[in-house]
Amino acid sequence: MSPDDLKHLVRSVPDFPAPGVLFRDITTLIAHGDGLRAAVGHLADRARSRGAESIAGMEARGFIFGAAVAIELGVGFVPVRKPGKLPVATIGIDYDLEYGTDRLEIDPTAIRPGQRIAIVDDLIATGGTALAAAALLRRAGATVADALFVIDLPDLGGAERLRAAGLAVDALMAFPGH
Ligand SMILES: O=P(O)(O)OC[C@H]1O[C@H](OP(=O)(O)OP(=O)(O)O)[C@H](O)[C@@H]1O
Ligand SMILES: Nc1ncnc2[nH]cnc12
Repeated sequence: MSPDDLKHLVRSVPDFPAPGVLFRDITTLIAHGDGLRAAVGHLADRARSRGAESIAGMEARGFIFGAAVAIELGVGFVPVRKPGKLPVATIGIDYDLEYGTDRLEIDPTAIRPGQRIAIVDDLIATGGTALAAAALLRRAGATVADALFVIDLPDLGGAERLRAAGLAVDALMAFPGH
């Protein structure tokens, strides 16, 4: 399936999780076997061409695509977790969301110094999550040059913010006007 076909598998839900937010829901895409496989395949092609040596994915929706891409490439996966989930000493960072604030944590020992890690997530909106993840991974010694998404909401400016932070950004589809 082409990225254009995949776009039809994304469900749009108004006023979730807060009034005024148009939620782009991947539940319908990942329930579709061919759709899920195609989305992972397109992301993996792009990660491979960027020379990714490891994949980092953000809890929770980033785990679905990130881990699948890592398996496809035969590389490891770094879980970027919500707070209090990892059983070891972590490094963490607070960040703003389209609809609130949150915190991310990683186990810095999951990363080799200089390792080229690509970030994979389902969606980029303001870019706060991906910027926070990139900052954390870089603090742990990774080289973070690439961020790959299924969905870009360009009007929220996240991809531009990431590019300004030195990341190459790619997404399978965009919803202008979000
Ligand atoms: O570009 P941003 O404005 O930072 O928004 C994008 C992030 O928001 C969503 O995750 P959310 O924090 O809702 O968590 P979830 O995956 O657990 O649903 C989405 O999966 C991205 O990680
Ligand atoms: N509009 C949106 N739809 C789905 N996930 C999101 N994460 C942040 N903004 C979102």
